[in-house]
Amino acid sequence: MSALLDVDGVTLRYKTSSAVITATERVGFSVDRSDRFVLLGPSGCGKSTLLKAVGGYIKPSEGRMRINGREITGPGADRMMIFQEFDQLLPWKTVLANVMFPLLTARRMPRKEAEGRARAYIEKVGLTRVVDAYPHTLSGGMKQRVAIARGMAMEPDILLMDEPFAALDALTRRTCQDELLQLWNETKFTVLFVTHSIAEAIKIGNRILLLSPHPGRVKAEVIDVDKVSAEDGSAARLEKQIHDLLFSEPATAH
Ligand SMILES: Nc1ncnc2c1ncn2[C@@H]1O[C@H](COP(=O)(O)OP(=O)(O)OP(=O)(O)O)[C@@H](O)[C@H]1O
Repeated sequence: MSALLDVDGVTLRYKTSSAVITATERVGFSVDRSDRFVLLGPSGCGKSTLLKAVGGYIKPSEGRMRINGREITGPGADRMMIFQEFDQLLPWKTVLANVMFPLLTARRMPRKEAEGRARAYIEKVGLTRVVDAYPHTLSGGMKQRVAIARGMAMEPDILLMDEPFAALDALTRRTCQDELLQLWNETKFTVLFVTHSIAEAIKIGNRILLLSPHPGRVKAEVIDVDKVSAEDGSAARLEKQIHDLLFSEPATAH
């Protein structure tokens, strides 16, 4: 079976008026259906840039990216992005209208069907009681849940999550991570998740790609993360191993 997402030898550059900045260099990985695939690396290693490229917003200078065997040439409803910022919702629309919006515009779904689907996903993230509220009345964690419901309601092939919980307090962050895993258990969606937290990568991912500091290159891939557990201390051991891999030379495969 071929991979859902295939990233092959991808170099991403930004051209500013004074310089060319290489964000990632010849990065390759592939994501299978139902993977919780994490891109992990220090600040500035190009994780967000990679995610935006998969989203179709940045074109590679070299290499290629394919989803379902098709070359990625621009954004599409098969890939939905969820960002860190709390202001990604439309402030003049209610929770329900925010979740319905891309269903009506990108999917061109009839209003009644869009509303039914939006309500179902709002319920999945536990926000039915605020369905008619406006974003400014919600907490940061609730806004992120709405953004997740909106992304999931589109039923994309892959959810692209860029540090979605990084701006939350520690307790809310943990709750949101648990809820995301709970949702995954229910629907087995595919997610490409960016973080610079090793603990979060281990908690969320079943596979983790380690990227070197700027410019980002693949250091190693950690597989079978699901087998580690907090109880027997294997999660703590893996955390230490990943830390050593990320911050030591030379790169070794795990
Ligand atoms: N719009 C831009 N123009 C020029 N350079 C950029 C732009 N966006 C990012 N960069 C540079 O590209 C490199 C990778 O940035 P990117 O945001 O992808 O890293 P990151 O790993 O996601 O970092 P963080 O965890 O801090 O968000 C950095 O050196 C950054 O300064």
